[in-house]
Amino acid sequence: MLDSIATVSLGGTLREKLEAIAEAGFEAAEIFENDFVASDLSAVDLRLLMADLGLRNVVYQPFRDFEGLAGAERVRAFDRAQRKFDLMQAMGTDLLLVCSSTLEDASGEHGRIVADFRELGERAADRGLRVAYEALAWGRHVNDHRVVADIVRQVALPSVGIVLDSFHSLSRNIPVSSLEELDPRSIFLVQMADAPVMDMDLLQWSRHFRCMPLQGGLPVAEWVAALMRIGYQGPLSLEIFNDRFRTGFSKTIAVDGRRSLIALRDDAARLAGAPPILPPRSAAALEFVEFSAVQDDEGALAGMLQAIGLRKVGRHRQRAVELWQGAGNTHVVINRESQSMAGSFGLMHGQGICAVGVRVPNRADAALRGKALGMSILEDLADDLSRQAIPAVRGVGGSLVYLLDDEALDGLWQREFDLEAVDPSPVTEPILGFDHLASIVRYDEFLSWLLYWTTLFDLRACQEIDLIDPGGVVQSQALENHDGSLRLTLNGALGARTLASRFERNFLGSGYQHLALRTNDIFASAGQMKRAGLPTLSIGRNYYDDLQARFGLDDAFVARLAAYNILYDRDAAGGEFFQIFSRAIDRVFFFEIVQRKNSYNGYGAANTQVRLTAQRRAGDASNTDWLPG
Ligand SMILES: O=C(O)c1ccc(O)c(O)c1
Ligand SMILES: [Mg+2]
Repeated sequence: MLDSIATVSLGGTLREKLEAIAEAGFEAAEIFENDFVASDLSAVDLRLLMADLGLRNVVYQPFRDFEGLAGAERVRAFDRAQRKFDLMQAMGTDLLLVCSSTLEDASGEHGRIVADFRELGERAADRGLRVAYEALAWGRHVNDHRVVADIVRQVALPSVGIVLDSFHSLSRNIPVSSLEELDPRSIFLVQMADAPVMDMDLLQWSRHFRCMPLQGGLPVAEWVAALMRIGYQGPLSLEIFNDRFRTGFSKTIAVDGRRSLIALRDDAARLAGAPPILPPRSAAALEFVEFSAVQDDEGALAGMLQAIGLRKVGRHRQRAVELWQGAGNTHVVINRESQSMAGSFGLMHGQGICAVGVRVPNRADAALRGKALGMSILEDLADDLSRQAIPAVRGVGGSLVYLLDDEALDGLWQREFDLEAVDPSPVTEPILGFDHLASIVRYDEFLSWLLYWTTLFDLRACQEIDLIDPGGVVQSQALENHDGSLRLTLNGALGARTLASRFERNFLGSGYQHLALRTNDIFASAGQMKRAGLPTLSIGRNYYDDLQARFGLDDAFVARLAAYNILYDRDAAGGEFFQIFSRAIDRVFFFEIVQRKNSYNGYGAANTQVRLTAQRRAGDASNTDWLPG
């Protein structure tokens, strides 16, 4: 299958789009008519440019409202087609995509449509060209690829074929198995798009919400697997209409497109029982979190960890790096080494998480998969943490994701850190481990990071939700592995006044905004934080009154929650969730302490507006010293 992308999928001028497409490693592109019409490149310029960039022009598209016309209108439609044939020959493509008519007065009679395509096909063949018919999901009469296949079969010309578009078929729930009835030689082009599962008008859904395969919720891998089973070998071409992709950087979007196609072909090969292309997604668990604290003169971070219930357990043998630990193997590294990656990160962003370590079954395989997906892999970072080579993937905000397997982890802390020098007694505080890591990402990079995490690791993307901040709406999505040992949230806001946007400005870009640690006793944790003098985010009385009304809680319990500023949630199955938020260090980074009871698996979304409003009142992340708030 040839990796291709339609120019409509990217922002920029036609030249910029094609350059980004070539640089990302695509072999081919579809030329979308509006991009060509708006360009000042002639058809011959375009052919030379694409040849220069090593790109094949697989199709000129779309040719609209062609079939089912009569009289003068029909003659005009054929005239239009002749003009496009001239253009196609000059620009160097032999295929014209004809999408099904949306005209009110076009006939839907199959006999007439077959006759139209037979005539068009003959005219195309005379010039060595081909045409392919695509069913738009909102086509006036033809909106199903099975109907297109039927018509193409009846036309019975080698110059007339089918365009399949995963969006049009999957948005209308047409069974994937219907592909297995198709003759692969009749399929001239396969267009790929995913989309979030929504209940909305098909045209609006298609024109604004399509996304790259594996960024949405349609069964795109099953779709491609079916094509593999029937032996389709033609172009697999991304055709993504998405408002955000048009505003994003075309190079980033093109790289995402390639990543998505490679991962998709690999997933599909596995489903089809063909040899996989990549090592599998790694099962991953969060092993440690590393903070850059080069500017932490007052030790605010260490003080906070201490108050939460972690203990300093080791000092690095050579460097200004500390190891902190909670009960349940929670490792937190505080790095104050200025001549290091953490040092550079801290100069740029201030205090914050500069790296995370995840445990994977095989670090070489994980790195290989990342590399094949076009990720930036730092191969042998014998850096601050370890003298042993540990591969790392560059992640959000320039931070690193270390890939650690059992071999890399074996004796890592003992070897690199002096564990006796500090406090050898076991940590007994109620902190059990990491719960989740919350990242803030630029709004137009939201889907890029979603794709990054879900193509590298074995993570499930939960339903995307909207969070209400007093400064605007925040898009939020959780990614989690099967046992909850790696949980991440992505949050992105369009407006400038949300906590998320303020973080992004203060931090100079995307990054991790808070770390949630899990306790087995929220009241014990709350008591300890209070005794240690750690200020927590203050929650108003109205919240507790509402909580009591909603859940029918008893007075004493609610009073206890309120006394410690604990937020509470309960799910339909009786699972319970407790949350406490710290104030933010440097008004940027904060901690959350959570307790999950009875298999509660959410993130307290119902409490988020209350939390974000409290943070706004407290002035967290509104660092107005040097930037307008
Ligand atoms: O939205 C459209 O008009 C449109 C045009 C061409 C396509 O291939 C398509 O899938 C949609
Ligand atoms: Mg299409």
